[in-house]
Amino acid sequence: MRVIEDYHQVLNDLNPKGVALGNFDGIHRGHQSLLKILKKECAKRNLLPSVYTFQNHPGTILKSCNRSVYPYKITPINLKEKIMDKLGVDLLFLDKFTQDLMHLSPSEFAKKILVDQLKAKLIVVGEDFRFGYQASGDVSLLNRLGEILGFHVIIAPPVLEKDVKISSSLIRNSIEKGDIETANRLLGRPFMMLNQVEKGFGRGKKMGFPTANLVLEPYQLIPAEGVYATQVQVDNKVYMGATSVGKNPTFNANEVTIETYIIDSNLMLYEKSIELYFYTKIRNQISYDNIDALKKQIIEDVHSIKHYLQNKSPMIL
Ligand SMILES: Cc1cc2nc3c(=O)[nH]c(=O)nc-3n(C[C@H](O)[C@H](O)[C@H](O)COP(=O)(O)O)c2cc1C
Ligand SMILES: Nc1ncnc2c1ncn2[C@@H]1O[C@H](COP(=O)(O)OP(=O)(O)OP(=O)(O)O)[C@@H](O)[C@H]1O
Repeated sequence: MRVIEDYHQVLNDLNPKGVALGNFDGIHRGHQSLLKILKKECAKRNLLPSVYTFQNHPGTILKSCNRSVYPYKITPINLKEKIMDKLGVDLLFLDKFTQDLMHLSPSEFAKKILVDQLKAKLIVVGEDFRFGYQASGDVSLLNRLGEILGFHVIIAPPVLEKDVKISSSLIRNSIEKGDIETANRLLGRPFMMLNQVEKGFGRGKKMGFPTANLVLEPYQLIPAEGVYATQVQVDNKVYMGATSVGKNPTFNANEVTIETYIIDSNLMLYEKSIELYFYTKIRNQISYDNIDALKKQIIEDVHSIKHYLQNKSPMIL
């Protein structure tokens, strides 16, 4: 898959494209179904299956920049690239959402971005897709613009779960509550993180449970504080993990860290990237009076996580 961040990189690319439009945070079952339609229709028409999305969330440019406008990301860019690639997308255009772009009317967006830059012959979107200045364009306008500008529009039917449309915001809420089972059902795969490992304080090692501490991306979504059963992929191998998300209250730390004890193994992971797949939250964080009590609890955690994961076949990307 080719990833581009600047339209100059496609200016000389005359390949006609089929383009899916949207934010695609999480790449959940709704997004996956839309991308499947994109691939199938592109194959029929001999078009390059492509996705147009933004590298920065539109909320970064809009004035009222609060959490609901600028949500934390289920899939930061590096993870989005990996998943899109696995799903068979050929070209991923990570455009910058700027003041200039924000002020394009729907017809200017269709002409300048979709036709002139991307050479789009097919557009695939969901039925509630909006585009152009102040989200003033909808799918019926997109259809009319397609007739004038020479592209076909396909509306992907909504994917529902118990009569509710699957959406990134529903998944974000579940992860923030620690309800990983619901998030995973809506995602169609385990909620995952792909991050580098950094050095912690070395306390885990002293306790006999060394942990891989993640370097978090800005605005990366973090699950509710607690202890989770996870699987870890490093160098194409899969391990069971006991992951702690929280402020390590026993040690009065004040920053949330995500750290994983990779069960029954002893790996050197500093500066490597690991993939962490979340399955279930087993308990809340507890502030212990002494380290022995915490150690005893972690031994129990490892035991129950092994039991929980024993029949889970790895769902690794
Ligand atoms: C499975 C697991 C469960 C944990 N549970 C708690 C907990 O309940 N309370 C707590 O204060 N720290 C908990 N921790 C975090 C430890 O305090 C942390 O791993 C230790 O401080 C090591 O930090 P370091 O990697 O920065 O050295 C847990 C860690 C693991 C691996
Ligand atoms: N459940 C779904 N079924 C089918 N298509 C969907 C579904 N959810 C989103 N889409 C479509 O996928 C594309 C990307 O979706 P986008 O990420 O912009 O919205 P979303 O998933 O509804 O997220 P949010 O909850 O943040 O609004 C859009 O064209 C959108 O209409």
